[in-house]
Amino acid sequence: MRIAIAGASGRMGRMLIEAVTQSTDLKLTAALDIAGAPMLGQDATAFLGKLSGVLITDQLSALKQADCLIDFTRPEGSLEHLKACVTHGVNMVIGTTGFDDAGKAAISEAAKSVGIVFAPNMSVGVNATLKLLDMAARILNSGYDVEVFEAHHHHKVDAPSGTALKMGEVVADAWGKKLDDIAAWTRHGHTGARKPGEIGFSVVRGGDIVGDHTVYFCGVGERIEITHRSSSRAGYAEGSLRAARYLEGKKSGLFNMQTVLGL
Ligand SMILES: NC(=O)C1=CN([C@@H]2O[C@H](COP(=O)(O)OP(=O)(O)OC[C@H]3O[C@@H](n4cnc5c(N)ncnc54)[C@H](OP(=O)(O)O)[C@@H]3O)[C@@H](O)[C@H]2O)C=CC1
Ligand SMILES: O=C(O)C1=N[C@H](C(=O)O)C[C@H](O)C1
Repeated sequence: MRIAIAGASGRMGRMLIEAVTQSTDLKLTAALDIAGAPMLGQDATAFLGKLSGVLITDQLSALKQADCLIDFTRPEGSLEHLKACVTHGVNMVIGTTGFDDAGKAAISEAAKSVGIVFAPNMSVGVNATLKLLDMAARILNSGYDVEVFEAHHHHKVDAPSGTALKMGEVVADAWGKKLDDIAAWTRHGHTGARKPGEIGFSVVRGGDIVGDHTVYFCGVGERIEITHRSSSRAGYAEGSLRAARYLEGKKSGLFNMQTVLGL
């Protein structure tokens, strides 16, 4: 399968290029980056000490060379790439986080014309954790205060992380609620006592933390903590390649990683 990578010089872009290069069934055929990016015109695998013949470009027409685009950029970039994928009939794996409702609606609409896997976290471990959370939330559905904690590197621009939001949604769904109705996004000053049934969020940004997530179920006299920690971005890249393979031959449809992994 012919693969294009967007955000080719980003943290995930490079990890994905390395993973595609190491695979035997996928071929890197296009590498995109934003206009003005310093790496434009460079060979996409030069950072690995070898040449692929694929030059990093800001020309979205390069997508004609691909069957699937894997995109870890920013919402505005992913939405521009989405339009180009629809134009050229290219499937898409979207790992970017931080979309607003209009962005999510645009992805759903595009999935009528191309196949899309859209997930805030591509790692097998995180997706298994989401299943565990669903089970825990159904059992601990009263008398437990739920708090979602996440920590990431100092470059991260969106908060809470897409994964933390998904974790909150899984718990809210299990309780038959909408996350927006019960989330406590920030606390500062004289907040008053915690409201029963709310889901609190807290965020750390620092150094090179790849990605930690913990959901606390705090009862009286006990608490349960469900934690996932990433120590490398390799799991996100491997999951993305599984998603791209899942889309092979699909003409349309919106899928998540739970579906890709058969969870
Ligand atoms: N779903 C998952 O499993 C994971 C999701 N993510 C998400 O992926 C995204 C990228 O993360 P990360 O790789 O760390 O970020 P980086 O900032 O390292 O990389 C982003 C890349 O996208 C480029 N870019 C930025 N804006 C645009 C735009 N408007 N159009 C096209 N390209 C653009 C950047 O170029 P330049 O640097 O020149 O601005 C850079 O090459 C984030 O939203 C993050 O939350 C991250 C890890 C796992
Ligand atoms: O920006 C990151 O780095 C990550 N972003 C994703 C998110 O927002 O959940 C996934 C992972 O936690 C790393």
